[in-house]
Amino acid sequence: MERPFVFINSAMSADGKISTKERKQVRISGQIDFNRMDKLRAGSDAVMVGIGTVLADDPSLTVKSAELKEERISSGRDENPARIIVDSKARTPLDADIFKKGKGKRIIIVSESAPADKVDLLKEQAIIVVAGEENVDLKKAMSELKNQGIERLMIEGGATLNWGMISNGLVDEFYTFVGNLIIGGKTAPTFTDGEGFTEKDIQKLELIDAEKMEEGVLLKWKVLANSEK
Ligand SMILES: NC(=O)C1=CN([C@@H]2O[C@H](COP(=O)(O)OP(=O)(O)OC[C@H]3O[C@@H](n4cnc5c(N)ncnc54)[C@H](OP(=O)(O)O)[C@@H]3O)[C@@H](O)[C@H]2O)C=CC1
Ligand SMILES: Nc1nc(O)c(N)c(N[C@@H]2O[C@H](COP(=O)(O)O)[C@@H](O)[C@H]2O)n1
Repeated sequence: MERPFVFINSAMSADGKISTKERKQVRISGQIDFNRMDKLRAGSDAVMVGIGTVLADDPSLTVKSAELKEERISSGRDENPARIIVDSKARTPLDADIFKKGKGKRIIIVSESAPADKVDLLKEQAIIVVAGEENVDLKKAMSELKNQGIERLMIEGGATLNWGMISNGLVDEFYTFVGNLIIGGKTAPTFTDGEGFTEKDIQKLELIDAEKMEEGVLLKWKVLANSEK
């Protein structure tokens, strides 16, 4: 199957949580890491999140640096990468910040089970991709994004989407900023939630780089394919 190069970027606490039990956005990293994240966005064709993150954080997913936006425009690209939401039931609010802020393409990936009237309303603001029957079929979705010219895809969470992408073998690399805090809580989201692997299927990684940054550490991982394990 042909798909884009896919990487996840995330910030987690020292105990692996990406948010608190209230599931609201929490500041884990500092400005240096946010600037690094902005560069990753600017260098991507698209940035993708799950509907859970849209409902919890309402991110805009825009490129923040004027210089980086200018660079994109002068190389013939939109100011922002395409912004994509994985949303089986078309629950994306019509007034989400993704629609209100910044220029560029928006793509909502829904399943066949999404209510047609809500899909019609979303069509006024976004390109709709249908992949899967009940829930979004991420493999089909990746192939469709590749067909739409997306070569480099950045995933910005959350926990359930990260699991869906990794467990389906759809991630090449991921970068985690590990911050100097403990969040705790068995219901607080971790970097990958979902069902979890059994021992025989555990996903193996290769450490590409580890760099001390601000009060934490930035880890870069390659996700090993079956043939490399
Ligand atoms: N620190 C960080 O770097 C970040 C932290 N976060 C935090 O993460 C939390 C949100 O994570 P979470 O609640 O897990 O939500 P996600 O953003 O991971 O969205 C999950 C939802 O995506 C939809 N979905 C559709 N198809 C699939 C599929 N095949 N696989 C997986 N998901 C699918 C499902 O909803 P449906 O069935 O309706 O389609 C699912 O519930 C928030 O607390 C947020 O603050 C988020 C991003 C970054
Ligand atoms: N890199 C990083 N560090 C943190 O400390 C964070 N809390 C996050 N969260 C992510 O940033 C998104 C915000 O995007 P916008 O500024 O609205 O464009 C948010 O949704 C999380 O994905 N990231």
